[in-house]
Amino acid sequence: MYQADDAVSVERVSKTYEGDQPVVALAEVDARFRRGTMTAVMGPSGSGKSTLLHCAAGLDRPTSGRVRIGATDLSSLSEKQLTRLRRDRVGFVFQAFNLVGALTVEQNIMLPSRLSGRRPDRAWVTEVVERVGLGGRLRHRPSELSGGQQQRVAIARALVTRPEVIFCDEPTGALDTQTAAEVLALLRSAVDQTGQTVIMVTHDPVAASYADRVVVFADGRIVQDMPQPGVQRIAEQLALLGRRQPVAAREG
Ligand SMILES: Nc1ncnc2c1ncn2[C@@H]1O[C@H](COP(=O)(O)OP(=O)(O)OP(=O)(O)O)[C@@H](O)[C@H]1O
Repeated sequence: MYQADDAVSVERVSKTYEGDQPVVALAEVDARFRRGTMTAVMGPSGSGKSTLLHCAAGLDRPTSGRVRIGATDLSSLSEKQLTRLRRDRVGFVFQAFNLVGALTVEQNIMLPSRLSGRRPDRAWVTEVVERVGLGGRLRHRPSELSGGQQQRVAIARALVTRPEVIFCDEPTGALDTQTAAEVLALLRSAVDQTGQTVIMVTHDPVAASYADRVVVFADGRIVQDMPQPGVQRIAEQLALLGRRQPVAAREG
């Protein structure tokens, strides 16, 4: 059941990729993500993390079950309404940055506002640009920036429309340790200072330790749900999962 402090909720969500050999990527997953919290989603390769992120963000539709962003049931929306919801209420940060190469840093940051036809709040834009430390680079193009700077542009772009939820898929995957720490601190500040909700897929226990909660997937299900477990416990849980042999391998 939906509760008022849920930023995102998924109820009995399943996703099967059809084909010659159908793949059950998510099997009746239930999860709630409270407003103003940061959750790390972890688990072995192929366990369903990205599929969950895509379904929860309205980038893909589940085969069955219900996804809500706030009180909005995504299954009740047309494609057009879903596009608008993604633009207005959700932000995205991906490993590959996904910036538009032909646009300047400033134009990239302002793109979501331009697309939604809303006049950006100048004071807020200035604050976001300051927070990500890119004030001196607004006229540069993404190719003229380091990886960490490009990811900071992507985060500024995700913050500028003040989305309720920011979905991140391996946001630090392409970054060195120091730059990753800066990017994670920025995401953390979106939660602590602006009350936004962050849901982040990551393989990195250190990145996950910035979260308020870590959920671990295996075989399309949540197998662990840990409040602030710390790097050590996260690493231990992942190692335990890693040692589990796939069924086929055990039989063979
Ligand atoms: N478009 C697709 N068509 C068919 N199968 C898919 C498709 N996308 C994902 N899958 C399968 O669904 C399962 C879950 O994939 P998903 O990408 O969600 O896993 P993941 O946990 O994010 O993995 P990784 O950590 O490697 O990114 C995998 O078995 C994958 O092969």
